[in-house]
Amino acid sequence: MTAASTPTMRQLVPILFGHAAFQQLNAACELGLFEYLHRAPGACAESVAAGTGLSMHSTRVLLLGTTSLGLTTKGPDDGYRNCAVVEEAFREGSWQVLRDIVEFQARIAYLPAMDYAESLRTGENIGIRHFPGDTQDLYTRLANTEGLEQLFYRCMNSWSTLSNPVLLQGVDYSQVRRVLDVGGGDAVNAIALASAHEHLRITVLDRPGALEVAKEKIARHGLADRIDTHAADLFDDAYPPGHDCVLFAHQLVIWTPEQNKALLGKAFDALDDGQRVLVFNAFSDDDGTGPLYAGLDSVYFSTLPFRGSTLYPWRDYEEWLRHCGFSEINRITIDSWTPHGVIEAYRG
Ligand SMILES: C[S@@+](CC[C@H](N)C(=O)[O-])C[C@H]1O[C@@H](n2cnc3c(N)ncnc32)[C@H](O)[C@@H]1O
Repeated sequence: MTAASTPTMRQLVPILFGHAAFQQLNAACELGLFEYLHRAPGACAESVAAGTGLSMHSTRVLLLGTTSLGLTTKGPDDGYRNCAVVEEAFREGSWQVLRDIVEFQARIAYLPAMDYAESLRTGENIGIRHFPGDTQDLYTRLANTEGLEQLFYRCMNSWSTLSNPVLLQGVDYSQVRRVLDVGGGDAVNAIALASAHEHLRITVLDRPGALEVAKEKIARHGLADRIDTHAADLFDDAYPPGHDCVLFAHQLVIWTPEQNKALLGKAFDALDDGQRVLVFNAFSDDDGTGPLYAGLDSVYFSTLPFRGSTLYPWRDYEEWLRHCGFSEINRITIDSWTPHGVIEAYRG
């Protein structure tokens, strides 16, 4: 459906140098180029050098890279400007979200991506070797490196903030009272849901390390009376009772089909008839041809979170949900550049 046309040799260039394209973007972020050009649009190369503290040589190399990629433009007056998308992010206040996402790719996803072929060959998330520890999933290793948990949740928060409008606006919550947010992380979606839908109460279930970050954020948003936390293992421990909606946000992309069926089965058991499960994450197309976002993000999922993590197609979730006894299964999407969506399904 979304398969790219066969590339010419010229079109192979950004693929061949994909690592370099990313590093141009990353360096421009790290070195403050975009912030500088936002403050001083139309600055000449000499001013950019003074503004970023780089030598003229380095400035020219960086501006060549970012301009050839279209991240910056050079006008007839030799002045440089940010591209429209970057300026729009500054204008609408989402620049920090983009910065965090670039940092996530640079500091978490990038080195492990080198292990992609080996991960495919072995069926194991080989890239996890870049994070100390002897557990098999990324999340339990985060606490072993000073500052990594904070970095991960700051960046994960930005991924969710970027993609959760479909969860906030696409779902009808009028019949929902209490949401159980399984693997809710730093409560990014719980806080957004509670803010957007004032009648909702939410419980964030996660590991104790994640909940430390969550509690602090919930308090900062003044939502401690409507958002609870519950430390538990999402596979091994019982789900706390009294919820009429179970949410898996960016959760079922981590685990194998067998584990996902087990988790959806637990959700089914925790709900009464007529109550609902929500699955929110990025999806790949049913025909396995795209979208490009899913095809490329698969490198992260294959190398890092867990053995077998991936952006499954919509139809896989539907099959698991039917297998667990759910019915009235709906796909919910909104117009967005990321392939995020929600599947909702009802018990009974
Ligand atoms: C990809 S993050 C998603 C966080 C959040 N739902 C979001 O959308 O931003 C996955 C979350 O699942 C949690 N998690 C992973 N394995 C878990 C387990 N066995 N028990 C409880 N939580 C777990 C992690 O701590 C992490 O917060």
